[in-house]
Amino acid sequence: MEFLKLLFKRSKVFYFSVALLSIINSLLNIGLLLMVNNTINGHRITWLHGYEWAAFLTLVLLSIISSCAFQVHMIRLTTEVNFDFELNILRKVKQAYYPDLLQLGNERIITAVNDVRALVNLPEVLTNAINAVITVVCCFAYLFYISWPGGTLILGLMLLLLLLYIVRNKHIEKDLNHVRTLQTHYYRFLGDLLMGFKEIRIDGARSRNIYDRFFLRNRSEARLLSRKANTRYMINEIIGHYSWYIVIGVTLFVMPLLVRTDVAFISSFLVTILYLMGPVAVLITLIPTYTNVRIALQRLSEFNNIIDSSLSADHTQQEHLVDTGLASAEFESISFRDIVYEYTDVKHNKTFTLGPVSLDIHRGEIVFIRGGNGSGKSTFVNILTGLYKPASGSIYLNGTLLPKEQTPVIHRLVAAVFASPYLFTENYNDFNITPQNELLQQLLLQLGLSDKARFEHNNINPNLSKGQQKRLAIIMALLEEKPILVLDEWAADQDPVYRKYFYDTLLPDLRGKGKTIVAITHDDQYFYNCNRLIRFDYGTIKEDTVINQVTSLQSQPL
Ligand SMILES: Nc1ncnc2c1ncn2[C@@H]1O[C@H](COP(=O)(O)OP(=O)(O)OP(=O)(O)O)[C@@H](O)[C@H]1O
Repeated sequence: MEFLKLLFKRSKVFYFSVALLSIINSLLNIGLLLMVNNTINGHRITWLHGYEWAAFLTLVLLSIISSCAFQVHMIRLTTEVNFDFELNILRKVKQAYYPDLLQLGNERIITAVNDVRALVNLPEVLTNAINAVITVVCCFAYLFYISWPGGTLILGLMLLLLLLYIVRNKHIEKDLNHVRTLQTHYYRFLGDLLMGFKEIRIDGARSRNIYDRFFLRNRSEARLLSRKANTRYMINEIIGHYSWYIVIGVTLFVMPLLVRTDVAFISSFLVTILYLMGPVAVLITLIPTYTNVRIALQRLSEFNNIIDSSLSADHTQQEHLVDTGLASAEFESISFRDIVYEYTDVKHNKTFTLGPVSLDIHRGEIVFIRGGNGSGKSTFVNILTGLYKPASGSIYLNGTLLPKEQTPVIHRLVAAVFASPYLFTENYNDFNITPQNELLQQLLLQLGLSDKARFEHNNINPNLSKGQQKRLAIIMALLEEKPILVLDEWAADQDPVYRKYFYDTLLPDLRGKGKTIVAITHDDQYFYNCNRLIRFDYGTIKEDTVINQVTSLQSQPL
């Protein structure tokens, strides 16, 4: 029903075209039934003056034309709706609040994208269903026209058989829903297999377990359920098929006892029932497809509800900010006051609280952050980069309070290289990656990647070692030309030469050019290079030490 509403929203002529198709097909069906039965019974339709064949041909032609036109209209409409659904999912995912996205999980997003695909069957389902329903309605109208007790008997019998079918179908729907949940888990395991391939390949137990206990169990359950559901469909179909013999038997043997006995009457009923067989079979075979479409729509609506509640929960990462001056002002300082962020692990009843954290970071400073594992460094970096929104506390930009809805301004100030950075396969930033870009060439040279990183056809897809990948990631972050650079254990994968180059040359150079650097690091032998050293412990700042005073800066861009 939701989808019909959606189709109507997209096409104002949708119901009109349904009505037109229905009228033409009704006329065709009634005309055909009258012609066949009157011919069998030796009556002529007097007002057609012997031109029954021409009337029949005209109705058939009109029906073909209207069905084709409706089908074309439906295909256009559903492809547009599919396009909207697909892009809507991607748009929402792109805007989602990072912690909500983590909770949602990749596999649910992939399932949602796949569910959209199930909607391609909709034009076929709708057109066939409309045609079949019209024929069924016309046939029963005709049966009631001949004899209402006879019509009631046949209708009652068929409704009873249909009820049986619907009850069975409900169970199948439940099984199919479960098959889809299994599919979601299957994608999660598949992700583990592909992303953790190396770890799985070198460990026999893990490799055996992921296959035996997860893939095999999951697929076996899916196989059993699919088999059960398909068998039930098949049995339903067979029951449906043989039900016609019951209906024909009742017409032949019960009807004469209860209603009328004349041959013309019984033959009219029989012809109409035979005429009903095709459309009813169509409706029955459409039920699985319809069920799939309905389940897909239901799951899409569930997915939309989850992601919409995330977007509306005041987390929206707005892209089009009202420029209050903060976004365009030159960066001077960012201050955090009593910032608190809390993770709640409902399943294990555990929480981790960061804060309250108060901290000022000024332009041209190199701030090193250190602390034990799990002390809250990365959580703070997620707040600094605007990925997490604090539960309480305030952020000030250049001394001015940053309103909550303006938090995404931070994205315009901060470029980051996370602990496991992702190198994109396309140049989504539209960076100038040609040899004419002097900054890029200079950075590639300084970081030893001139003859390593290849930029081909706008496609950044180098075959690099982990350390080299991180070097390329910092180059990409610098090409963003944002005033603050955040680095999460960047040097951890570098050899001693590049580590030294990073701390002793690159960071001071960047500072000299006005960059502000916030780096999580455990390399205490290079701590002398920072301006401030901050130590996190149990989610709070335990130490904030000035190591070097900030000297005057050149204000040239990087
Ligand atoms: N998504 C999450 N959900 C729940 N708890 C989390 C989540 N991410 C981190 N935590 C918890 O928050 C605490 C701080 O994690 P965080 O990643 O900030 O530590 P860290 O100081 O960066 O540690 P490391 O040096 O190991 O990277 C940890 O106890 C961690 O278990």
